[in-house]
Amino acid sequence: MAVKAKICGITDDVSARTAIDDSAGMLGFISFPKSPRHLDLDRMAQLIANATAYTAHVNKATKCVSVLVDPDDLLLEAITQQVRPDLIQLHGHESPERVRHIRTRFGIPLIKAISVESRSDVLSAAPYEEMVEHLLFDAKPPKDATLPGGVGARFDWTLMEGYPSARPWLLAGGLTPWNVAEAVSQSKATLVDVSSGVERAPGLKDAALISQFLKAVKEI
Ligand SMILES: O=C(O)c1ccccc1N[C@@H]1O[C@H](COP(=O)(O)O)[C@@H](O)[C@H]1O
Repeated sequence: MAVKAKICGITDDVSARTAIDDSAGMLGFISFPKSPRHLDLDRMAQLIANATAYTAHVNKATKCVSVLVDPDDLLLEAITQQVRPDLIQLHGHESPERVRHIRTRFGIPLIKAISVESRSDVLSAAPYEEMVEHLLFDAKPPKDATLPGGVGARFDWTLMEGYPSARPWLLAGGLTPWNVAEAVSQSKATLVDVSSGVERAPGLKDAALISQFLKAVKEI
C-alpha cells in the first residue's frame, strides 16, 4: 500500500506549497505557546486558507490539521469557526470521554496522539478507535521536555507490529528522510508524520528536507 506523509509544524507559505507540490497527505499547524512552531489563530487561519486554495489550484488532495494540546471548548470553538481545518489533532492527555465530547460537540474529524514507550502504551489506544479518524503513535517525550511532541524523540518501531487497527494510523517521532523507509518497514505504518526531521533549526522548516522526506516516502 502507498505510504502518505504529514508534514507537521508548518509556519510559512513556502513550506506549505513545497509539501503540497510533493503530494503530502496532510499539513500540521500547531497552537501550543511553548512550541517554536506555535501560531496564533489569525496566522493559522491565514496559512490554512492559503494552503487550501493552493491545494485546489494545483489539483492535489492535501488536508490541513490543527494540532492542539488539551484544548478547552473555547479554543475548539475558535478553531472550528475561525481557522476551519480539515482535522484536529489532539496531542495532550485527552481522555476517551473528552475525545468523545469533542467529536460529538464539534463534529470535526480527529487525530488522537498516543505517547509510546512500551507495547502496553500502544494497546492503550483501543478506547479511542471508534471516535477518531486516525490514531497517531509518537514517542513519549523525555522527562525534562517542555513539549509533548516535536522533539525528535523516537520509539522502538517494532512495538507497532501487528497492531490491530481498523483504520490507518500515523507513525511519528524522530523520523527523517534517512530513516523513514526503515521505520515503515519495521512498524508497517501506512501514514508517517514528521516535524523536526525536516527543519534547519527548531521551528525553521527546510524546503529541501521536506522534498527529500516526501521523495523517500514515495520510494517506499
Ligand atoms: O512540534 C511541536 O512543536 C509540537 C508541539 C505540541 C504538540 C505536538 C507537536 N508536534 C508533534 O510531534 C510529532 C513528532 O515530532 P518530531 O518529528 O519528532 O519532531 C510531530 O509530527 C507533531 O505531530
